[in-house]
Amino acid sequence: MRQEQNPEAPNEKQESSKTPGASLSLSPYVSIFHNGFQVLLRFPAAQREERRGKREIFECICRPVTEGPGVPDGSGRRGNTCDRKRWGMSEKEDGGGGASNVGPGGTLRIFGRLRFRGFLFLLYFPFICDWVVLGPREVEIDIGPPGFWRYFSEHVTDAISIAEGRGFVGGSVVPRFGVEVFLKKKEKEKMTKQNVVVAEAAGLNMAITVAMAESSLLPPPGPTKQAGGYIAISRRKLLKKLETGGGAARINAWVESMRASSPTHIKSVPSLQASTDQSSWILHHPSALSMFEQIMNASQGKQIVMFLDYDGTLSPIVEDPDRAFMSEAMRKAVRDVARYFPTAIVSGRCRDKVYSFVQLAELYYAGSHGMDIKGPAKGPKYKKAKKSVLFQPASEFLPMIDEVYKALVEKTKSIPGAKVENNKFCVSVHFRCVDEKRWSGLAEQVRSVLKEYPKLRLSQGRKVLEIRPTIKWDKGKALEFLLESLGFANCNDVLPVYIGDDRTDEDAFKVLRQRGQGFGILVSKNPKDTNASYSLQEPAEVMDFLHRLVEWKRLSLRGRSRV
Ligand SMILES: O=P(O)(O)OC[C@H]1O[C@H](O[C@H]2O[C@H](CO)[C@@H](O)[C@H](O)[C@H]2O)[C@H](O)[C@@H](O)[C@@H]1O
Repeated sequence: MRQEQNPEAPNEKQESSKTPGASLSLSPYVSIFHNGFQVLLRFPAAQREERRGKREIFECICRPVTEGPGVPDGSGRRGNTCDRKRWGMSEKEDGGGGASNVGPGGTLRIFGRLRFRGFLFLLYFPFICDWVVLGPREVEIDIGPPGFWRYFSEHVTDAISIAEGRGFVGGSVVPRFGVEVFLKKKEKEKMTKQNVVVAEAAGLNMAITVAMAESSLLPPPGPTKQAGGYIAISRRKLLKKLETGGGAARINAWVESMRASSPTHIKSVPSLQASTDQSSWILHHPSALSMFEQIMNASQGKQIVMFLDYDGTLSPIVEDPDRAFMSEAMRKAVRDVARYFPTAIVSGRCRDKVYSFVQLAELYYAGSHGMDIKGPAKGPKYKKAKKSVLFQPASEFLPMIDEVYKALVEKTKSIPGAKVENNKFCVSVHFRCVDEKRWSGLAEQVRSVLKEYPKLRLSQGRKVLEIRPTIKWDKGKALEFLLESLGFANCNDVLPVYIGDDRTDEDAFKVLRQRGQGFGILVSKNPKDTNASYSLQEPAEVMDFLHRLVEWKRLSLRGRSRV
């Protein structure tokens, strides 16, 4: 076993084997042992592999301790130091206890809120493997001040990962809890074949501290380095090829890129690697539901403005684009949100079409990827908002788009399942119902039409190629335009929240990062290269988020009226 032994720390292996307790095999990758004061995770699969000389094993020791909390605040302020004696670390090794020195051999303490129902002595670390929540009763923990994930990813580049924050209960009810992470040694292995960097930890010690503590909330994740490379094939590279390559290379790039974004291909990645990718992704883009309170705290004194993409965000992805209906429950959720916050739908669809799906006159609509913006038919109720808004920066392209639409219909009619959708200022060519073997043929037809129109460009969505004018206008620009129309052009007292699932939503996420204002929330079950700060898995979670937003607003208004 290659785990680094700490001379002053208790010998976890001996302790665990001596003490009567409970042991549980959670998956081929992890077994858990606890004796009431100590939890030991073991990785039998890794052990087997080590025996075969393939891999170094790691073990994770988690123990409730009672010493006082230390809270990293991301500003370099020193938190309390860890119990170095217990872990046999020098001050140098634990980085002085301050958050700024966290790294291998350092310590990080995180505090969060503990919520749980029932009584359970187990632990859930989704980052280590893909086992699910345990036990007869539900246990849930939110950890991490808002800046933690950003902080962690920037400073602890050598960590394998850390729990997203569910499921540790030390046996008694504590309203706060903390996590100490000791990073001792770590190895990286490059999977050059697929452009994937897989992190493998050798000797990761993790102490879970259960302690009464006041939480210290860090600033919410703002602009950070983009964390990339979570999916099996580097999308960025493919897109580059897509823009620069010609002929067959370009076609292949389109098709490859479309395949790379297909969940079926992500599933085919071996599960340990997939779960590492997944956990790394969750680390960088925690759930907007579990971080809800931190997001709301960041909105104190600010006007939240909601931006919602349509397909894949408010409605589930379906085969027939004309039948992508939104549920009545979702409509109600959006209507409620719009009661309290200015709300815009930002879609690649033609504005009229998306309006016919959403049917809420009180919203702002930005159709055709933001190239067709209109204010609420009912008239804006926000004081600073412009009276009427109508903006169509690509009007001169209308005849050209019409022409291209007709040409594409003609060219693709022989390909079963292909569908061309006229989105007024742009055109979508759908691949979803086309046999994958024919994707190259369809992409070739698109290219043959597009080459006659140098003023048009191509972007890619979920099994769709989108043709649009080369003007510098996208969902990000639309977001900025709408903020301005609402009277928030150069304000600090606004918090835009953009929820979207698609590549074209990245333009909006990027704008938020650049402005250092608000949050992007990506709707996705799978790791993706994204500029969003948070994630939600699917439209159902989007609806939960909208419900919580409304509930939070109602409660805060009620609280204010009582005062
Ligand atoms: O910006 P959005 O509102 O997300 O629009 C992007 C595209 O959405 C639609 O296509 C997608 O949803 C369809 C229905 O679920 C699905 O069949 C298709 O595969 C997806 O790509 C819409 O039909 C496109 O025109 C939009 O560009």
